[in-house]
Amino acid sequence: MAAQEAAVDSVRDREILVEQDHLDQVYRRLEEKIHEAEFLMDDAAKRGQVGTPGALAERDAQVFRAGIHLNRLNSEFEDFLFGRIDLLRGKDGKRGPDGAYTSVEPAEDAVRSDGAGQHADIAETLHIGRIGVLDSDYAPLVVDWRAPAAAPFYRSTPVDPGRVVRRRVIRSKGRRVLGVEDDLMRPELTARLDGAELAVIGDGALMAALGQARTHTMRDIVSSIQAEQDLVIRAPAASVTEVSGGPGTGKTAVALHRAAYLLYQDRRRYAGGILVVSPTPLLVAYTEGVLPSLGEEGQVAIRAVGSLVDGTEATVYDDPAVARVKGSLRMAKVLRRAARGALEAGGPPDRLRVVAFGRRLELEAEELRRIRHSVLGGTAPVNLLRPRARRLLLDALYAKSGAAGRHSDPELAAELRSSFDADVSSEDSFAGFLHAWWPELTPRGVLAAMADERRLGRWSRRVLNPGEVRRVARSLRRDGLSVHDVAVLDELQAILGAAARPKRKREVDPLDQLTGLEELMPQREESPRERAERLAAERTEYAHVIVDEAQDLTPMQWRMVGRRGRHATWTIVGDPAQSSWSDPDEAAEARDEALGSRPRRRFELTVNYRNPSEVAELAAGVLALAMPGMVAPRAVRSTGLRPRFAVAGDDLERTVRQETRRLLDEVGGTVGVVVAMDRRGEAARWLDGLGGRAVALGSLEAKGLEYDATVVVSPAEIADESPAGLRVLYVALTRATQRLTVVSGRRDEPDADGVPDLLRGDGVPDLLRGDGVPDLLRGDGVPDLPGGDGVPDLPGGDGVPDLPGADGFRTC
Ligand SMILES: Nc1ncnc2c1ncn2[C@@H]1O[C@H](COP(=O)(O)OP(=O)(O)OP(=O)(O)O)[C@@H](O)[C@H]1O
Repeated sequence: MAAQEAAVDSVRDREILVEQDHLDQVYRRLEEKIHEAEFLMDDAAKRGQVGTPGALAERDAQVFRAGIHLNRLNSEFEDFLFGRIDLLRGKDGKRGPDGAYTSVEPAEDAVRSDGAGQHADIAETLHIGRIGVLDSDYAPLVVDWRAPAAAPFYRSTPVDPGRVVRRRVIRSKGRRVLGVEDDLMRPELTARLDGAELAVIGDGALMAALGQARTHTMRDIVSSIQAEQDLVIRAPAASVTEVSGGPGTGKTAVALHRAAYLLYQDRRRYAGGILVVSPTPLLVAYTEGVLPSLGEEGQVAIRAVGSLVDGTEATVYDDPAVARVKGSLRMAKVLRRAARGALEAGGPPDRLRVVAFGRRLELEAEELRRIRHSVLGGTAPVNLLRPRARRLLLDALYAKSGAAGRHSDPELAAELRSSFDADVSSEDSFAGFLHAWWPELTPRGVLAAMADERRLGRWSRRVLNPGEVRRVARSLRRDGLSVHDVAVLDELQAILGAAARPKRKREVDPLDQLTGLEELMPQREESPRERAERLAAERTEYAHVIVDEAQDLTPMQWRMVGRRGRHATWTIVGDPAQSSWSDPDEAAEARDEALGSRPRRRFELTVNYRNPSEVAELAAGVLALAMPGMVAPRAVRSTGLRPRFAVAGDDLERTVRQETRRLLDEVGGTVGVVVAMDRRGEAARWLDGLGGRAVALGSLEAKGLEYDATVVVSPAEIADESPAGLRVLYVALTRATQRLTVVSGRRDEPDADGVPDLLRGDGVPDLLRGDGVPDLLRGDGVPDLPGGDGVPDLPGGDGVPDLPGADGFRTC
């Protein structure tokens, strides 16, 4: 046995050496290229001294290209080279520009059969890495993972191997190869490479990747992208690519890799920027390292939905009943009225008096009201109507002046009129009146005006009921914006129209002006990150919009995101089973409006890479309650560790602390403690002194995140928190990559084994995905929650009963 192991080890060592040789060769070539780039920069600097416009233009373009090149080469890629495929000869023998065979299928005579079985020779070996590197003869030393030639690395399966015989994942750190893991795609074949039989090491890279301890940042999955995921990542940039899939199926990972792929495919087209909309700042922080690790930074902005409007960073959540109003389309109607009504919120003057052509002229309240009414008749933005209001005021005053009929000659009449206008406009009393009567409105100003309950009641007549008015007005009186307020602000911005803002000046190098390249050239001292931040701040629209956790966008948020992608292509990933929004039909309507009639391409991901089957099974029981008939994704691995149940009795803090400590001892990475939103603050204190590996978070903040182990505290509290509470509980239960502990509080009614009522799961469904699953992302037919959550489904309008006291979360 020992001899056998030693033999395996020596084969492994030999194979590691083979890859080490290749990596050394790649680094030698990279060093040459870095020298080349540095030489180019140096040379370009010298050209700058020549001073003719032509030489300057050439200098600038050269510095630009060489700078980008150097930046990429100098980036510290932890595992720069990560894959290899050994392939049979291609069908038609044709090779592409990178020297690789282009055919996906093997040549007919690539495999020989005899009495001893099937045999073949490896005709081509390709190494796959984060960027492509050619040797000095332009042969590929490394193929960029996004290049067509790299696709078989991800697509090949034993069922449909194409030309791939062996697929190898190479693990390296810096310049050292640490290990290799192989998958055989044609196990029936005896293949030879340079006369020797092809070695096979390890039992697959995917399981190794999934078993690794988690940190507080997401890793890229570039070395183990699975075939169904690869199809999404490389899908042609159709107008709208929709991806649905349950928890842990890799939707977020796939969306980020797709951003990198699109940039690689068509950098010019996506120079307009890619926006990734994420539900929470925690998920932004968790995912923002992925694109830089793929060599992409400058063009992609990842923003939380509460930070989409410049200058806002909202993290506060409204009470569910308030959020439900602020997120719904009814709000758009209220805001249109509020924007117009706010013109009068400051108590505008009810009389205009001026002196013109030596006469006192006056407009009374009724005349002013009529003018305002006629100006507001259209749908144009309120701030942009001010010049029209001014003109109508002057018209009315002119009519009163008696000067109108003085000249029959049109030229003289026009002259008289313009001198009248100049006369009136130069009067301080007129300018002061206009300022008070038609003030320049800001979104925040209108929002502040809506905090007055009586006013809001007027503006929302027949749209919101009195209880809704009271709660929304009250929510607007606190300090700071809520996540839902941000979409409201954005809507107001669109209704009001941009107030004239001084343009931000950028310092321009006089040489750039000379060459006309100032738009092309980054500021020399600007880092890629600074550039990305500057572009994101300046940009209002994007070339591609990626929406993560799309099921959670409210109708108002869809309108906000839609404004940023009016001419964009889209990638939308989500799972209605995890939706915390209570009215999926209304959200679907708003989404359709944002996307317009663009053609759509739909994909579904079916395998859960995050949760072990023991955790997935427990969560599936809650899914059955939340959305009967919905099938959970198939978990790809099992740990043999069933979830643990602990009963807290009266001392929740002590039990949670104890269980967290236990999990910290059991896993090497992170532990997430998920509580009802109401308990966020106290839960953070419970973990004092346990170190940075353990974090507490509210149920809504758990979206998209994952931990080695999780403690889910009081399922009943989480489920009772909002109309979508069971779906939120489903999210909480699907965050663990290894171990899950459920702590029951008083409301959970645990049985003798400590299993809370909600998780006893009589209806645990079949974990395997069946056919006929409805299109998840469309959200069609998503059933409403079963009753019993105490929050009735309210239509808008007068006479609608008030909501029962929602003892849901308030965090402000
Ligand atoms: N092909 C893969 N190779 C290795 N790890 C993978 C692969 N696909 C997904 N994973 C891992 O599975 C986990 C879940 O991925 P991700 O967060 O993208 O899923 P999700 O579908 O967005 O989940 P949720 O809906 O719960 O937010 C992550 O740790 C991710 O790195």
